[in-house]
Amino acid sequence: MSQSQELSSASSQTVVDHLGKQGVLLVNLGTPDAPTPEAVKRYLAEFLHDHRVVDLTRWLWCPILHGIILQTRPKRVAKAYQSIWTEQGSPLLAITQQQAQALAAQLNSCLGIDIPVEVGMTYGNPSIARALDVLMAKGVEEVIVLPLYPQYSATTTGAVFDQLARAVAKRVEFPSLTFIRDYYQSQYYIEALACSVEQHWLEKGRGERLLISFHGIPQRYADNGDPYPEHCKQTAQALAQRLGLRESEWLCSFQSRFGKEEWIKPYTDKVIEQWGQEIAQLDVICPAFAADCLETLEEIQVENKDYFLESGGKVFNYIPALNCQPAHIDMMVKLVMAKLHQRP
Ligand SMILES: C=CC1=C(C)c2cc3[nH]c(cc4nc(cc5[nH]c(cc1n2)c(C)c5CCC(=O)O)C(CCC(=O)O)=C4C)c(C)c3C=C
Ligand SMILES: [Fe+2]
Ligand SMILES: [Fe+2]
Repeated sequence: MSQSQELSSASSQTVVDHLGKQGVLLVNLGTPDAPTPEAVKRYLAEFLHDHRVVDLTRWLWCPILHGIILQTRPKRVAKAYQSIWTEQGSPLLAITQQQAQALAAQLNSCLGIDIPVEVGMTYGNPSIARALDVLMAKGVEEVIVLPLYPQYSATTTGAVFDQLARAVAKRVEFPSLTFIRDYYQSQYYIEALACSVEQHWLEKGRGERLLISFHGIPQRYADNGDPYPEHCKQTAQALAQRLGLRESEWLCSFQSRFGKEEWIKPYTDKVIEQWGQEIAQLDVICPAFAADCLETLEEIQVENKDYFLESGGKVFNYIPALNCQPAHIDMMVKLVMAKLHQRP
C-alpha cells in the first residue's frame, strides 16, 4: 500500500470510528401511557405545568389547572384517545418508534455502520432523560437531537431544549449535543409533503381546495416574538407553489385552540364550516405533525369532517401525516447526515 493510500485508509477509519460514536435522539411531544382518565390526567398535569406551554404566573394558573382543567378534561380527552388507540398503543408514540427504526435502518444502509436512534418524548414516556441514558449506554459520545417539529416554536422546540438541559443537569458526564432547530423550509420536507398530496389526489381524487392546517399557539406568544406563525406561512406557501395552486385554491389555518384567550388565526374549524357552504370536496393536510396523533386523527379527521359535512360539504379528505413514508425517512436521513458530516 502506498503512503497516500495508507493515509487515506487511516483517515477514513477515523471518520468511521467517529461516526460510530454518534447517535440520534428523535423527539416528539409525548402522549398518555393509556387511554384512561388517570393516565391522561398525569400526562396533562406534566404538559400543562410547563411554563413554555402556558406562561401565566403560577398563582393564577395552578388554581385553574388543578381546580378546573384537571378535574374535567381528562375524562373527555380519554374518550377521544380511546377512539384512536391502536394495538401498538398511542399512534403518536407507535409511529415515532417506527420512524426511529426506519431511520436507523436507512442510516445503516447509507453509511454501512450502526448509528443508534432513540425516541425521547418531551412529556411522559419514554422521557428524553431515559433516551439519553440508553444512547450513552451504547457508547454514544455525540448526540444529534432532531425534534420532529418542522416549524420552530418556543412552546415545542424550546421545551425540548429545556428538557435536554434538565436531563444533562443531573449528570457528571454527558455527550456533545447538536440540535436541529427547525426544517420548515427544507426542500426534502416540502417535496415529501407535495408528493404525499399528489399521491392522495391520484388515489382519492382532487378536492376543490387544499386547507393547510397547523397546530396553533396563543396570539400573545406570536406578539412576543415566537416565529412559529411565520414558519408555518412559509411552509404553506412553499407547498402551494410546488403544487402549482392558485391563491383561491389553498389557505393556511391554525387548529387545536386551548383555553379562552385569542389564538393565531384563521381558525381551522371556522374556515372548514365556511367552506362547507362554498365547495363540495375538500382536502386537508397538517404539516406541523410529523406523526398522526389525536390532533389529526380525531380533531381533523372526525370533528372537523363533521363540521364540513354539517355545513353542506360532500367529500372531506384528510391527507395523513408523513409518518413512515420513505420520503419522510429520507428527509430525516438528509437532516442527520448534514450534521454527521460537519464533524472532523
Ligand atoms: C396552551 C396549550 C398548548 C399549546 C401552546 C400547544 C402547542 C403545540 N402542540 C403541538 C403538538 C401537539 N399537541 C398535542 C396535544 C395537545 N396540545 C395541547 C395544548 C397545547 N399545545 C393539549 C392540552 C393537548 C392534549 C390533548 C388535549 O387535551 O386536547 C399533540 C397530540 C398528542 C397525542 O397524544 O396524540 C401534538 C402532537 C404543537 C406542534 C404546538 C405548537 C406549535
Ligand atoms: Fe400546579
Ligand atoms: Fe398541542
